[in-house]
Amino acid sequence: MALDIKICGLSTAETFDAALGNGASHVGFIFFAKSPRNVSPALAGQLRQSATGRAEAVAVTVDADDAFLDAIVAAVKPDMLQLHGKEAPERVADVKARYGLPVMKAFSIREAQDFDAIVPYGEVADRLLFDAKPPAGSELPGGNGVSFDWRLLAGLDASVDYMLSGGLNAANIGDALRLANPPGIDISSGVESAPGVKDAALIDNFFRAVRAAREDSAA
Ligand SMILES: O=C(O)c1ccccc1N[C@@H]1O[C@H](COP(=O)(O)O)[C@@H](O)[C@H]1O
Repeated sequence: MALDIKICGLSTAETFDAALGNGASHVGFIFFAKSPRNVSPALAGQLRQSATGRAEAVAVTVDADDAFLDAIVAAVKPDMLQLHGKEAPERVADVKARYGLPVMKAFSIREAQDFDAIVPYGEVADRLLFDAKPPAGSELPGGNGVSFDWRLLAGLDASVDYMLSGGLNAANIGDALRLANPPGIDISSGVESAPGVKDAALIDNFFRAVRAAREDSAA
């Protein structure tokens, strides 16, 4: 089975190239002022050019209004919007209609009941993203480097198209793939040397770990 791999929170040409060179299927930009990964639409628009035809450029926003989304879409021309806030199903539908772009809706997971929240999004979101609940006091809804119990994903209907995120890194991705067998994975802080500082060597290392895990499971 193909595995989509999204490297999120990119902000430099070197690490963007590392993600593309390793075969990332998705590259993500964060548009959230409180994040150490926050980028301007102009910078993301420049960086994303080298992704054209190679990877999907994803714009990550948190309860953004239309004016901000208009600016992002105009400058970045993303292939997908990731809504990582408390956007209601109606808002997801409005965003899809306004931009004609696929939307990936994020959900915070700690226990099995948290998956109940996805039901009203079944008709509107193109893809779902499962992240851990932020730790107490965090100002970030994502990018916290925290995992949830991946075994919870085993109870999910196999038709649900999603990406697994939250606290993934080179050391734990083998377990995550074995336990959840997700169609896609999404990593941010696990390939950083400091908050918001992506590291090309850590990106290489992560892809090596993914390849090794997949070779092991195919053997
Ligand atoms: O990364 C951020 O700073 C961020 C800010 C606001 C919303 C989402 C954000 N990141 C998303 O968080 C997950 C995974 O993060 P991590 O690997 O645990 O650090 C991923 O979906 C990012 O898109």
